[in-house]
Amino acid sequence: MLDEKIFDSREALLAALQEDCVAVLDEALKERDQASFLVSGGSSPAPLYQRLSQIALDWKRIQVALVDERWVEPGHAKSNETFVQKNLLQHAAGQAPFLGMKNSAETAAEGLAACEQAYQKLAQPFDLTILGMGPDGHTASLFPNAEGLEEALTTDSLCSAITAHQSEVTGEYTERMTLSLAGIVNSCRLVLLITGDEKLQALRAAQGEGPVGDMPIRAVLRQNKVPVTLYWAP
Ligand SMILES: O=C1O[C@H](COP(=O)(O)O)[C@@H](O)[C@H](O)[C@H]1O
Repeated sequence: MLDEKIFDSREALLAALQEDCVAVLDEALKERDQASFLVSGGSSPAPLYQRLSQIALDWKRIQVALVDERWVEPGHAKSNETFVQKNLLQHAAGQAPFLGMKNSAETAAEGLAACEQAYQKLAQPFDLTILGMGPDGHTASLFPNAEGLEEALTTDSLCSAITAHQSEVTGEYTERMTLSLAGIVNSCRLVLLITGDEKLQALRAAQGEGPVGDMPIRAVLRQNKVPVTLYWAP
């Protein structure tokens, strides 16, 4: 179930996606006291978050929470929490209550129970979830053939601990916390935000046949519980 919104430019994509996010969150606030907005890290969503941060929504009633996190302290250069604080939780959106994933536990596996308990308290189903995708077909922190992937794809819990294989190129952090597949599809709306030809080609490959373990985005594309909207620009 993939509805595709293809744009000529990133500017056009951002304008449309900003408008759609505002409409979804506004509508959610009309229906209940608290809305929930689940956000990914990475680099792609920074301009979207910067734009949204300036919009006069009733942010005090919008719970912002992470889709995934590296098991690093807030303030670390690779922390998604810090990325969201710097790009989204500023200006008008600075009033939004925020829930991160990193806690004081030594490892993501040890921190899982506390993270799950905190996420269960968010307004559910989540009103809007922004997903990204890497060229390897990972989404959230569901990395190809990662330790913990099978559990993350099959558990009923919202969160899962993952050990991604360390990238020799980037020296990426291996310990991560992520929404599980059940957590991702526990959303009213799923947005998949990707840019560039390399990622579009990866998405087309993911839409073909093949194991979910090789390209975990397939688990999101193949489920039929929640519609997914692709926003893509070169
Ligand atoms: O590692 C991550 O990567 C994905 C994709 O990031 P991008 O910079 O290529 O858009 C992101 O969605 C995820 O939250 C992040 O932890």
